[in-house]
Amino acid sequence: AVLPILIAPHPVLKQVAKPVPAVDQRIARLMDDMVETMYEASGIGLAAPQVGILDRVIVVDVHEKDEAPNPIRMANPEVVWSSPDLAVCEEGCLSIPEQYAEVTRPSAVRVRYLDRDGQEREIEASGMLATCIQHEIDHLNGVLFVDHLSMLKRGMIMRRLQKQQRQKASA
Ligand SMILES: O=C(O)C[C@@H](Cc1ccccc1)C(=O)SCC(=O)c1ccccc1
Ligand SMILES: [Zn+2]
Repeated sequence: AVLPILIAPHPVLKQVAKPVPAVDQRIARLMDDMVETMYEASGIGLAAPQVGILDRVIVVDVHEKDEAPNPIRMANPEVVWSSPDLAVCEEGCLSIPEQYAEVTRPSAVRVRYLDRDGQEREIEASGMLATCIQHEIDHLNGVLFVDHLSMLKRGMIMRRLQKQQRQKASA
């Protein structure tokens, strides 16, 4: 099912999500609903707190337009290594719609997680996949991409978002 995505500012988006004890039927179903919700919202990632669920679950899919969809479902993802060199990437967020800003993050990461079958996996990611996974894990810790920006830029973006949401509400 497509789930409603919370829009910032929202208290749930600032909370720390809890590890899942096991990938049971409920978590597998949540993963599938999050993949469906991500595609419907034309996103490349989604974290459970964005749909109001404080479990440590994320989904990502950074496939190119001409490639087949390739969703990765992760429970309890953790970065076990991140590269010393950094990369700057323009980021957006489905909870901060139509606002974009450059964020600097390690250019590559190794991530350990439980997959949809509850198997422990470890992958190394670089490029957009590394950026996206770090952005999603931030969500599990109550951190939004604007929290990496200066107070000035964060304020500008959040004021623009509030204005845009007011206009939508009155439209
Ligand atoms: O809010 C989210 O987690 C989804 C977010 C993931 C993300 C986008 C860009 C960099 C890091 C993480 C989005 O999918 S925003 C919408 C989008 O598809 C997009 C926005 C900017 C660049 C690339 C894609
Ligand atoms: Zn986001």
